[in-house]
Amino acid sequence: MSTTKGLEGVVAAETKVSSIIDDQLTYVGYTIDDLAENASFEEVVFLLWNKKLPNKQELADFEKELFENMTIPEAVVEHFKSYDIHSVHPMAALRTAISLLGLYDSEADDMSEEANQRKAIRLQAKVAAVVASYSRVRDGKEVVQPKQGLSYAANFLYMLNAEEPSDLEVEAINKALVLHADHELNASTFTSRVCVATLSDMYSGITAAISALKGPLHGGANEAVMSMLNEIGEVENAIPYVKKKMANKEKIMGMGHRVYKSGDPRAKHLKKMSKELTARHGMEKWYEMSVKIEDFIKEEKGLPANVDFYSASVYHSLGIKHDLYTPIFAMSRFSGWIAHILEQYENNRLIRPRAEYVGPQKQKYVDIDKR
Ligand SMILES: CC(=O)SCCNC(=O)CCNC(=O)[C@H](O)C(C)(C)COP(=O)(O)OP(=O)(O)OC[C@H]1O[C@@H](n2cnc3c(N)ncnc32)[C@H](O)[C@@H]1OP(=O)(O)O
Ligand SMILES: O=C([O-])CC(=O)C(=O)O
Repeated sequence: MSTTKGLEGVVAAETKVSSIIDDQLTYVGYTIDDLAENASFEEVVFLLWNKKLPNKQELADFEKELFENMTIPEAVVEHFKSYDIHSVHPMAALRTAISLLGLYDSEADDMSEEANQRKAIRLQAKVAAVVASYSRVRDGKEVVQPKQGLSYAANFLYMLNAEEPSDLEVEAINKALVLHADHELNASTFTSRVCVATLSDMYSGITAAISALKGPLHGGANEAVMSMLNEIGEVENAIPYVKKKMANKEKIMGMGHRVYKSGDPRAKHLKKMSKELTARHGMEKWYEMSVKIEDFIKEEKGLPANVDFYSASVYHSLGIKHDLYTPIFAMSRFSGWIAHILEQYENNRLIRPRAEYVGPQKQKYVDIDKR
C-alpha cells in the first residue's frame, strides 16, 4: 500500500456541481467570472441544486421560499443567551445552532428526495438568520426578523444591522456569496460527503462541514488574514513582518492553495472589491498592505493569494466584525455543501479509504502490575 499525504491529487468523487480545470472555476459549466459579474446569490444556489439557471418565475418562487423559511425557532436564540457568548467563537455557535435546528425539524431524519429538498431550503434560509442573530444577541441587541422584498444578501445585512443596507453593500455581499458558493472537493465539502455517505441526515452533513470549514487552513483563514493585517498595522511594516514569519517557517494566511498554482480565479474579484471599498471608506491602507504581501509572497515563494486573502479587507471595509468572516463564508458554502450532499445521496456508496499501518507490531499484552 502507498499513501498520498493529504489525499493530494486523489480523485475521490464524480460531480456535476463545480469544476476546477486549468485554474478555471466553473459552477455547472458557468465560469466564476461570468457568475460573479452577473448573477444573484439566489440564482447561483438554484443553479447548484438544479443544474440549470432559473427562469423569472422559478427565481421568484425560489426567493419566496427562501424568505418564508428564514425565521429561526426562538429556542435557538434562547440557546445563544444560555452560555457565555463572548467566549464562544461564532463558528462554534453556528455549528451547534445548526445541529440544534435539526432537533426542531420534524423531517430531519426523513431521507426522501422531497423532504431533502425542503430541508435544503430551510437550511440555506435559516443560516443567514442564525449568523445575524448570534451577532445581535452577543451585542445585547434584539433579534431582527427578515424583511419581505429584500434579496438574500440584503436580508442578511438587514438582520445583522437592523437597517436597510446600501446598494453598494448588497452588491459586495452578493458577490462575495457568489464567489464562495462552491469549490469542488474542498475539505469541508468532502467532510459533508463522507458524513452523508453513511446515510446520515443533512443536518449532520452540514454540521460536519461547518466543523471542517472552521479551521485556519480552510475557511478560518479569512479571519486569520485580518488578524495578521491588524498585527502589521501600517503598510511599511508589511514586508518586515512577512520576512520574519517566513524566517520562522510560519505560514502567511490567505496565501497558497492545494489546487491552484498560478492563481485563485476568485481572488481577483475580491481584490477589485477591496480596492474600491477601502478607497470609498478611507481605509486604503488595508488594501495597500494586502497588495504588498501578495506581491512579496508571489515573488519569493511563487504562491498565489487565495479566496480568503482579499475577502478580509472587503468585509473589514463593510464594518463587519472579524469573527463573522468565516460564518459568512459558511453561509454561502451551505449552498455547495447541500448540492454535494444531494448528489451523494443520488448515487451513494460508503466512503471508506484504507490507512497504512506504521505503528509497532507483534506486541504482547503485559499485565498492568508489570508495566
Ligand atoms: C478557502 C480555503 O480553504 S483557501 C486556503 C485557506 N488557507 C490558508 O490561506 C492558510 C495558508 N495556506 C496554507 O496553509 C496552504 O497553502 C494550504 C493548506 C491552503 C494548501 O497547501 P498544501 O497544498 O497543503 O501545501 P503545504 O502546506 O504542504 O505547503 C507546501 C509548501 O508551500 C509552503 N506554503 C504553503 N502555503 C504557504 C503559506 N501560506 N505561507 C508560506 N508558505 C506556504 C509550505 O511551507 C511548503 O513549503 P516547503 O515545501 O518549503 O516546506
Ligand atoms: O478548495 C479548497 O481546497 C479550498 C477552497 O479554496 C475553498 O473551499 O473554497
